[in-house]
Amino acid sequence: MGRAISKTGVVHAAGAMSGTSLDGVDVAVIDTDGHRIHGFGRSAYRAYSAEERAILRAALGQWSGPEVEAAAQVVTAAHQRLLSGFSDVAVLGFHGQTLAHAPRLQGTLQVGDGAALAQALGAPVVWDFRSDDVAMGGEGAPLAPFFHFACAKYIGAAQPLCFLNLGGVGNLTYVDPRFERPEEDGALLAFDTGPANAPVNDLVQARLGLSMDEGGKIAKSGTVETGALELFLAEPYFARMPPKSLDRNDFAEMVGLVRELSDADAAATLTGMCAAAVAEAMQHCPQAPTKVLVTGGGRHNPVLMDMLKVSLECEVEPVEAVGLDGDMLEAQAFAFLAVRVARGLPTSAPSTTGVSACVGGGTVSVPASG
Ligand SMILES: Nc1ncnc2c1ncn2[C@@H]1O[C@H](COP(=O)(O)OP(=O)(O)OP(=O)(O)O)[C@@H](O)[C@H]1O
Ligand SMILES: CC(=O)N[C@H]1[C@@H]2OC[C@@H](O2)[C@@H](O)[C@@H]1O[C@H](C)C(=O)O
Repeated sequence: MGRAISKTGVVHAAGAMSGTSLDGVDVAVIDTDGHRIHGFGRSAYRAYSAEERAILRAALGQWSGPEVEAAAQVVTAAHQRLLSGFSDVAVLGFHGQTLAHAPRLQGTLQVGDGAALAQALGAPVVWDFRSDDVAMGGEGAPLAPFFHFACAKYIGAAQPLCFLNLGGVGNLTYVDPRFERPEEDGALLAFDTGPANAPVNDLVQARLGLSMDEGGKIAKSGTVETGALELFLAEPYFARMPPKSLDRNDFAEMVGLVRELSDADAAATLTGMCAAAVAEAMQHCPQAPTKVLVTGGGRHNPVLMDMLKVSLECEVEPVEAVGLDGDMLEAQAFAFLAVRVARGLPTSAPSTTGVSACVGGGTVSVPASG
């Protein structure tokens, strides 16, 4: 049965995110009018099987062809299964899986078929969030910042603070909650900090067959090799002014810088690179933030969190310290953004993606009646 999306009032919305670490799909519900968060609802997670993950990995960095088609099918099917438990919501935000991201060259590619999901689930689906931003000269990423602004209001923040997402790639949002709306000049500054967990994951996968350095156990007994760290920080990306964004594998060659090191020293050095990139990023904040709230899988790594605490000149804590859920923040973000798109509100601004003017990217697919 076809369903229109109401244009006013608070609605239940679900968001689905399949991140760059290729671990699985997160779904989370929020109540929102597209401006403020009125509450958080249930959430769910579905891990990709080893076979599914291999299909996604094989398509990384590609823009078209059979590998991309196969990955798209895996993503659509995985989301259909998980989202079938959420089709009672007013709208579903479907990010899809980023396979390639080069906004100034080929563009940005998130695979998965939102129109097919809308039809299969009988619910409106908002998807393809990044293309319009890129078409208007933006980076197309990060897009969570407008949601981070709403989070800052939700937790009652009164002074500037930062949200730091440490997934495969890292991204930082500086929020000044003294502004009323996220699109106001000065309310937000956002950009990708550098590689976060992806290089460590790639290292331990290649050397030890592990998917991650769980709890930072390998890095903990190692030492950061300062020569490799200096070479890393000499990368031109760090001197570039924000907004700026990265593809997952833009720093894949970093694993080469630690080739000669022991497992422990290599893991420690790659973990140190993630923290050093964040410290560089903080230099761009217009004002010193009161705190950095960390979200994404990297906050589960105590070695990384300790490095951040040492190198940043402010309080560093996981988002749980203010009552948010760091495993679901990105899924919640795409639920929130879906409501904004459905209501014609912007989802990015010159200060968050470098787009030429505020834009509400996204395609709305409503299932055909019948
Ligand atoms: N207990 C843990 N110990 C160490 N690292 C962890 C732990 N849990 C998660 N991680 C790291 O966090 C990663 C997953 O983070 P997250 O789910 O935020 O990434 P993502 O959403 O896929 O990526 P992105 O935000 O770049 O799209 C894992 O691949 C791993 O490297
Ligand atoms: C192109 C793309 O998918 N980028 C992701 C990736 O993962 C983290 C970082 O790089 C961020 O820019 C973005 O994701 C988050 C959800 C965002 O858009 O805010």
